[in-house]
Amino acid sequence: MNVLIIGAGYVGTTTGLIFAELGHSVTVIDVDQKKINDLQKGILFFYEPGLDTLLTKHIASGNITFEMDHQKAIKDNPLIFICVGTPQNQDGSANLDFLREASEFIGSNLYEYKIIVIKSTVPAGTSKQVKGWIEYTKKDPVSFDVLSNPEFLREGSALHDALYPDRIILGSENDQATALLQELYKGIKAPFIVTSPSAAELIKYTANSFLATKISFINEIAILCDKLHINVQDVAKGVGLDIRIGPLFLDAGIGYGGSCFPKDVLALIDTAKKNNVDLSILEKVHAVNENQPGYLLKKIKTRLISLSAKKIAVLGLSFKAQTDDIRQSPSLKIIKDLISEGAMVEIHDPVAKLPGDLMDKVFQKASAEEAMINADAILICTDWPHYKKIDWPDLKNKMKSPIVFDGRNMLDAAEMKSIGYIYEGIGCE
Ligand SMILES: NC(=O)C1=CN([C@@H]2O[C@H](COP(=O)(O)OP(=O)(O)OC[C@H]3O[C@@H](n4cnc5c(N)ncnc54)[C@H](O)[C@@H]3O)[C@@H](O)[C@H]2O)C=CC1
Ligand SMILES: O=C(O)[C@H]1O[C@H](OP(=O)(O)OP(=O)(O)OC[C@H]2O[C@@H](n3ccc(=O)[nH]c3=O)[C@H](O)[C@@H]2O)[C@H](O)[C@@H](O)[C@@H]1O
Repeated sequence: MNVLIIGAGYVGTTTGLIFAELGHSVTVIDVDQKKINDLQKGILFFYEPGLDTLLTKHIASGNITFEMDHQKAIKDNPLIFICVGTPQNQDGSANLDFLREASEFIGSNLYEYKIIVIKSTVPAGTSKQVKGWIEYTKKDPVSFDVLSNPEFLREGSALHDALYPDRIILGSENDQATALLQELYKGIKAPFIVTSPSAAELIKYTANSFLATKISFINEIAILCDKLHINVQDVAKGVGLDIRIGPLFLDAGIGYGGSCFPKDVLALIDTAKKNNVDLSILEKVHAVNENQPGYLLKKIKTRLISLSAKKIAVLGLSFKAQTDDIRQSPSLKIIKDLISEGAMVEIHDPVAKLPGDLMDKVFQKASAEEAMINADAILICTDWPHYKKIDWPDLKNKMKSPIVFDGRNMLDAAEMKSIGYIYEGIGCE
């Protein structure tokens, strides 16, 4: 099948490569010339385990090409996936400017029937808006269908998630288009749920918001655990074994970040407000998450009294392990607060890089061990597995004071204490 992907970002590139792996002929376009140039050379602009190998493989197989000729790409492909970004507006609503631009471009180049599939995360009802934008810009009286096919992959395990999804959700009102999409995904074994486009759109936001709710919920329980001297991990394990609850997304820490949970929670709240519905639980989920990095900072200040001129080693910059994505990373919030309290911050991350506004204020070290030398305290912000393997007994003697604040509860508290560290996690002493 010939497929066009609009938007060579995280989702567009991964989706394109998955379709290439399934044997389809994929064209990917983007407005960003540099991204396309790099991708043509097999260079991925983000870190994602396994994706670079697939990129090399399918550039060689000819199953995927990256192009700048957008008009030709629309003309040549009957099936078009829109994967552009839908960032957050200042008021929390989803910004659909890129989506509108892409839709109008499709409309103004529509001369025969096409199926347009929205993969970007968009508020319920957006597929109707896309239909309107295309209808308004098209010059010929040709028909087209707009479907919704939200994406559920996670950064860091994108390849696995896209190849082995828990489900494929398709919002479609046209049986022929549905059959075509079923054929497209034929190689993937997963329940294929067909529903209305609006329901598909709402499923995506509800899923992300529910997962965010689990995290904020366990984070509040963790604060209670601190007061009661109970380990939140024991609580999460006992609770998660109930199959109605499940063990995942119950890791307490410094809060959720990334390019999706924070913006999607706010966008769903916005949709509800516009429909005079009060999503009070979700508002609290957001508020708890906003406070969570501050909770760790409070612990640090209680222990160190003053942060002025103290050297703090921050381990981890990305919003989670296995990615170099620092969008809305709780680590960044904490680093900025540490600096404003007068601390000297040295950081380490195996792949993520400091953003421009922090480059002259923070030192990025090549190894975690280097950042930790002479530190007054260590702060773990991202659960990179490597941090478990640090020679903690050896490093204890190289620090000014052996204090570890574990914002991801990734180290063994008892073991760290037996080595001689003062150790504090989140709900995990
Ligand atoms: N990043 C993730 O893990 C996931 C993201 N999503 C959703 O997928 C969508 C895309 O997310 P990302 O890939 O992370 O965004 P991104 O920002 O990495 O990529 C979007 C790409 O679209 C391009 N673009 C913008 N307007 C365009 C146009 N008119 N024509 C051609 N290209 C255009 C941009 O240059 C950019 O390269 C968002 O709605 C997001 O919420 C869904 C699931 C997972
Ligand atoms: O819409 C999206 O973009 C994606 O958003 C999330 O994926 P992602 O943001 O890549 O990462 P997650 O693994 O979900 O983690 C999100 C944040 O929650 C935090 N988290 C996760 C799990 C947990 O138990 N505790 C916790 O604090 C992570 O550290 C991270 O900061 C969803 O898991 C995907 O299904 C969805 O497709």
